[in-house]
Amino acid sequence: MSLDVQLQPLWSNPKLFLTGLVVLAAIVQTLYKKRKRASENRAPMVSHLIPWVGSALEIGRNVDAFFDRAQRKYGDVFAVKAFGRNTTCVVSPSLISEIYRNPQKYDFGHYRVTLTIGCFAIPASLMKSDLLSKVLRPAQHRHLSPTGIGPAIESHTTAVWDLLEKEGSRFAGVSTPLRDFVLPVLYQSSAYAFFGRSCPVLELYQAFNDFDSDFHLLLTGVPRVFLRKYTEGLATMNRLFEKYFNGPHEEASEYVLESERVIRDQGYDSKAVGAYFVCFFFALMTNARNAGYWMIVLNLGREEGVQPLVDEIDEAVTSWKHQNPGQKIEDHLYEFFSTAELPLLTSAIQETLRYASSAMSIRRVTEPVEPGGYRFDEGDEIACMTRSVHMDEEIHENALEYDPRRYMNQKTFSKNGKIVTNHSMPWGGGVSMCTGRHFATRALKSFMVFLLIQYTLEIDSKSSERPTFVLERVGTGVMHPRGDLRVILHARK
Ligand code: HEM
Repeated sequence: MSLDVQLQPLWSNPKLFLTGLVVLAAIVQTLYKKRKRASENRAPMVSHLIPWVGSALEIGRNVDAFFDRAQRKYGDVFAVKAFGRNTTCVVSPSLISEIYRNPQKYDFGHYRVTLTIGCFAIPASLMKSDLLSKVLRPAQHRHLSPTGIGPAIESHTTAVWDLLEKEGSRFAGVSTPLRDFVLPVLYQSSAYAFFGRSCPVLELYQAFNDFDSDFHLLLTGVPRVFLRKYTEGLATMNRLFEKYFNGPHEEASEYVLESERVIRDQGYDSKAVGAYFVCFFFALMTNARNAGYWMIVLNLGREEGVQPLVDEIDEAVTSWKHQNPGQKIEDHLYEFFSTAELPLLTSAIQETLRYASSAMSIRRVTEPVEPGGYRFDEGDEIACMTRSVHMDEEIHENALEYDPRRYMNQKTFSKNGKIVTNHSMPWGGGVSMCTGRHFATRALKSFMVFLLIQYTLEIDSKSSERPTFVLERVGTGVMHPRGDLRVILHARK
């Protein structure tokens, strides 16, 4: 082909012109189809009036009502805009279960690494290494499993009893904000259980609270420069944990000592070990202590108060004393607590977690999928909203009501005539399910048992103050309380 021909305009050659037109039309059609496909079949966005703010204000006003309305209007999959961020939410138990069961298609590993590196100061090389996935995580699962958790629970048990005795006598007889009494006891006993008595719990307390109070803002994408409490809290916790690992700490749990050895063997120093455990410390503390707090508030708020729980525990004590004549419970705390039959308390713990938790499991799609008939492409994010299942009236009758006997009276739950096995998911699920759940349930149990053995507890009738959920933290675990409840404790004879 000569250079002359190439330079002639296309329309001077009708055949070439027609071919060009056909090719162009094909390209335009392909692009159009691609674009149409991209917007077609996507999960619907919940309508909102203010562009960037989206549904944030409505969620803040009443999160449960918002998700209930959205599910009725849009179905089991919908996108929500809040403060410029779009989150695609899945709210049905069957779809959530499908997502949890398919970690290859719905990946969590990527999010775990990004989140941990983004929020804590763990070296990226450690977070991305095989050491984490092949050694440290399996060790965590082993030590926190029902068979591995015994030693940590045993030290927790003793610490709870001692702290309740000490703190309770400080507050006995006077009107006390429940938070001042409950949160430090649950916090300190959990810290001692894993890190031993040389853990600088009191110095860490404020730093942890500061970090914790900003954490949800960090997750919503607020830049660190605006989160002074988070930044300073993290820096203090890192410094204190580095010092702790530089000093004597032989009485730490086997889980902590083994993980420390493994990390150091790879050449990491106390700073890196400390940063690794700041992350664990956060998981250990952020949910369980608030669950203990709500457990008391929600039971005291009922007409019968905590009396049914007291009766059940007293009966267990009487039965134990009958079987162990001349022995004192104080000398056999762990043995008593691990053998006592307490079905009401067990149900009340589960109900507290159903009622007061709002866990959101994030997954990243790795290949095109269509959960609920909607299209998701590689890289899309999905959030499994477990609270919507907890608050589903069809699954949980009178879902908005706290009923401590719910799981005692009802063993199976269903929807549309089908049994729902994942009716309660306070621990999330699948590959990211809370590793600390066995410790947490036992710790809550021993706390309530020993509290109600040692004290009577009543609401201060002179105070009308009542706590509410901090709704801005929705999706981050057990709700934090705003406001408080004043109580009066008396030592039991
Ligand atoms: C009532 C108390 C607790 C609740 C409701 C709770 C809930 C959760 C939830 C919802 C997740 C994320 C699940 C997901 O993304 O699907 C999680 C993760 C985790 N929790 Fe808990 N948790 C509690 C107590 C604890 C305690 C006491 C510990 C430590 C002993 C702990 C250790 C962890 C760890 C290490 C993870 C990360 C798991 C992973 O990355 O795979 N949690 N927890």
